[in-house]
Amino acid sequence: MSESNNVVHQDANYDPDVFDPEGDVLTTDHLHAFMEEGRPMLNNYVRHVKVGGGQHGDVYLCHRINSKLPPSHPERRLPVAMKSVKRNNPRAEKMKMLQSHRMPTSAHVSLADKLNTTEAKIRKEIAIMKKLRHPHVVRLYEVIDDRMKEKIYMVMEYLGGGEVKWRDNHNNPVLTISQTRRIIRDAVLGLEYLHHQGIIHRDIKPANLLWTEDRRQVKIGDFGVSHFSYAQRLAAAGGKDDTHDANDPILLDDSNLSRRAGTPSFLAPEVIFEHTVGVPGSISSRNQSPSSSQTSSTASATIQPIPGALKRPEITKAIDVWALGVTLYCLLFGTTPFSTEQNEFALYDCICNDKWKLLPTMGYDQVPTGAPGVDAGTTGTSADASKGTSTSEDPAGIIDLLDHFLQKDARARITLDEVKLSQRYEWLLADLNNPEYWLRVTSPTKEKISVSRGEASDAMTKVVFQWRWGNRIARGVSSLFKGSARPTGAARGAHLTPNGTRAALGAPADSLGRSSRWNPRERVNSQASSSTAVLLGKTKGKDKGKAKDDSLRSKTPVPVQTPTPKPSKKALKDQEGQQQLPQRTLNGKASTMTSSSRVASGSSTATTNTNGMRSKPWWRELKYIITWSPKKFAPLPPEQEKQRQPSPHEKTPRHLALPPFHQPAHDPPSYHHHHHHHLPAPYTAPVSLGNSADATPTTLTLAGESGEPMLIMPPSTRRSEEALRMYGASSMMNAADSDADSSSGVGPGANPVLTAARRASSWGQDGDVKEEFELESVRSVGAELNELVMNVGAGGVQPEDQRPTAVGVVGGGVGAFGMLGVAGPGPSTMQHASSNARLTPILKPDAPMTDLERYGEPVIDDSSTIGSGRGGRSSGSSVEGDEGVRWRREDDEGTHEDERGYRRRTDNDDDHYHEEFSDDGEEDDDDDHSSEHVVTFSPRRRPTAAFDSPPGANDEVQIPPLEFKHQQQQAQHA
Ligand SMILES: Nc1ncnc2c1ncn2[C@@H]1O[C@H](COP(=O)(O)OP(=O)(O)OP(=O)(O)O)[C@@H](O)[C@H]1O
Repeated sequence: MSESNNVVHQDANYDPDVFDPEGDVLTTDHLHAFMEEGRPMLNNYVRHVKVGGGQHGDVYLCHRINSKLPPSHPERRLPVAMKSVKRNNPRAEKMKMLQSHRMPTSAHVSLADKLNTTEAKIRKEIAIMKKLRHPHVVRLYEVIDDRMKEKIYMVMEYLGGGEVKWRDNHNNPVLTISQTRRIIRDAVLGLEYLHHQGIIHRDIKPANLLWTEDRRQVKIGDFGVSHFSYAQRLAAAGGKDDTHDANDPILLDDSNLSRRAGTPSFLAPEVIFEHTVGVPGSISSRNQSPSSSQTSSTASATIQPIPGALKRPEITKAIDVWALGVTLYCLLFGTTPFSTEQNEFALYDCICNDKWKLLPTMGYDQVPTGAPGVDAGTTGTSADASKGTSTSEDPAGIIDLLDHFLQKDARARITLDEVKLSQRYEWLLADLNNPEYWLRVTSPTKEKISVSRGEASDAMTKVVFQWRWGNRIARGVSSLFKGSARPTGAARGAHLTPNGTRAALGAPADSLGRSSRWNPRERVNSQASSSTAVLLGKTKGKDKGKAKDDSLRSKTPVPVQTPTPKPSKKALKDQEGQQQLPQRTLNGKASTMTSSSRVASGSSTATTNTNGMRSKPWWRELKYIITWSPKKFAPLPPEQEKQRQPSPHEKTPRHLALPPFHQPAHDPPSYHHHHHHHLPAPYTAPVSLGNSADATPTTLTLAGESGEPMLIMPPSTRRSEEALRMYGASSMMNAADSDADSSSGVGPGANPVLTAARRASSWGQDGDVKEEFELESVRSVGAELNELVMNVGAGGVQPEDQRPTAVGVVGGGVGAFGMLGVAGPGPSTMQHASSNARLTPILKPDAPMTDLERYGEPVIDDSSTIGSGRGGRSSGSSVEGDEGVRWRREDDEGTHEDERGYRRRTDNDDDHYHEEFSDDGEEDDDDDHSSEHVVTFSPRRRPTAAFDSPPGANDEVQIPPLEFKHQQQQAQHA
């Protein structure tokens, strides 16, 4: 095991960023397949274990061998995923032949028809993936397309963490809310990029979100049914045609957009529009028997829609947003929002007509949602959660966001811009150290870079009022809302419960028939009274009548010891931003840069901006109160000082100036990989504050919940800035970015470029290096830190009895310093380490578990892909396995030969299957992939020593240089 760990470690040491080749996707037109040391080798790729199988091909973990590097070089072998797809699927051909007998044949075969062949589909997938390069989108490196071979190979970035698993076999969620947030945030970024490229993914679902090996990031994969729209691309690029897409017939074929593709549970209502009650000619069974509308779904197959009776809504990128909403629901609740025991048609009925169900608790952390019928205070964990000890999540905010994702009318649905930029949905960014900065660097367009959250709210306001379909309903809703607060708590839950009132394809209505879409006017009102704040969903059910701020505070361990003014992280960051963005206000709140608010920047902290949106006062943002013993604060530059609005809470105005953006006055301790810093106890640290190098170091003391000392981190933020400096001059991710930097204010005239992974890590600017650093620091002050803490991350959850109790990492940095909370054990401590804990796959057991123990019975659900025959589904069929794959496992150690002639070995050490070839390098695939695939478990993608070496061999396989290999082969052939 230790031996294998070494090798694993070697592999794990590969910095994924290292393999981030510049330039276009490589296309290779020759394929050499041979065996090397008992392993198949395809060109310069050694093939290892199979990590997935789809309808059209299998995905293997491979190592790309760079034979120019010495065997010991860490970059010599880089993990990649290789998907092999048969050019022509004999089964599909047979089907086509059959069809051609039935259908009138034409000399002209439509492009759509051609695209129906497997090869055409893979070509489209390739054409789409070739365009993509983003940290949250699976990257295509190379296409091996040898006309003489029967397969096409796609070499992709390897995502070793596997698919996002979201439920156990009892349909309980397995991800915490904070993990969910990160997953969704990554997906939002990836999706935003796709849409900006003109691509509709069409199959967003948890199974198509893949974890990186360390489970720090999630990337969107599987573009098998994706669609490229040149029009959308043009629109996103502001009318500029900066690509040659116009020449690519594969990409430009629009005909298959009208085809239903995706995964049933994740289909947007507009895709299955004909199931909507009220649509003339609707095939919804409820049309036929309105009395039993909640349940019945029979006879639907016989009813045909009347073509053209009511125009089918346009299929747009909003279908991906819907699917992401369904995904969010899945992660939160462990089940799909619309479900039925019955057939697919019944499911479509639900999607089109039912309100999504609010369940009593959400997340693995079981945060009460305030749904009716649940006494949130009585269940154990729920009670804990609601005490605010284990989580500071704001359920109302999440529910509100979800509700806007799941708007049945695509035009009323929230947009990704709104999701990212609206202050209303701060939940999504809640754990980021510097949301403003994050927004800036993750924006895919120049235009968006200069858009502030305030401006986006304006845009959102417009969107709401431009909603024409059902305008009357909207007006009615507005008038209903006027002067009345929305139900809170349980009542709110009731609002979210399915009920008899439905507007056909309109905004979901609550029990009073009121739309759940919000009216910006109410937002204005919200400042006036706390009860109106409830209307905005800002208040948790538990804290009815209290404003969000209060409820938030009640959930966070804030020992308010002193009202001594101190700068919030936002204040700090704003000032930091001030170095680059002189137009920003300096009032210590999240800056809102609408043109009007800039003019009216006299508004003070914790008041409202011109959108009528309430800004959180900076001091409410802090999770811990800091007690300062400042010796000296460097003054702000005079012009900034003039602009600066003193906080109403400031008795004696004090200023804190940060070192200039690019020249930290205080040389931070190295925060390069794997450097650990041990801070001297007791809990104080000199921190240099001020904008000049000679600023006097200030001693900070942090206080914990009950006055216990908190640990201060040495300056550890600014990592992205650091990265920007390091990577600033390299190429841009896309053309739109290339001239973006000057306005974004990032970098001293340098392009704000990071390597793909660094550029837009949704973990914020302190993404990947700080964690160990922090955890080590905890050790240094003697806090108990066990494996569990290290292991709890975005990727999973701990067994209940093993949850760490000792340490909580406060996911914050306060300007120039991060901080770490160390609280004593007991009920008030955090249940799980926050996002900054080191993220490793947590399903790694100490003792081997059986698959049944670990995963339970294979989950049967309807999450397999339809369209293009993927996932082995056909319309109306009964559900199949999660991926269209059934599990099979031999328990005994030993070698088995399967029906495809593979020898398989099971190993007690891990639950991986070992696949070897019994003959030559090419696998002898059955063309029918849907029949049965051998298991691939989620954590099995982790390469292990056993995979890395052929059976019997212990150590590293020495791969001779490729050229040499080819010579050998040629010699043999001769
Ligand atoms: N880059 C990758 N890294 C690691 N695993 C991957 C990668 N790409 C795909 N996989 C795994 O292989 C499985 C099949 O891949 P993919 O979804 O691309 O194939 P498909 O033929 O489109 O499958 P489906 O029928 O499920 O749509 C995925 O579910 C995933 O678990």
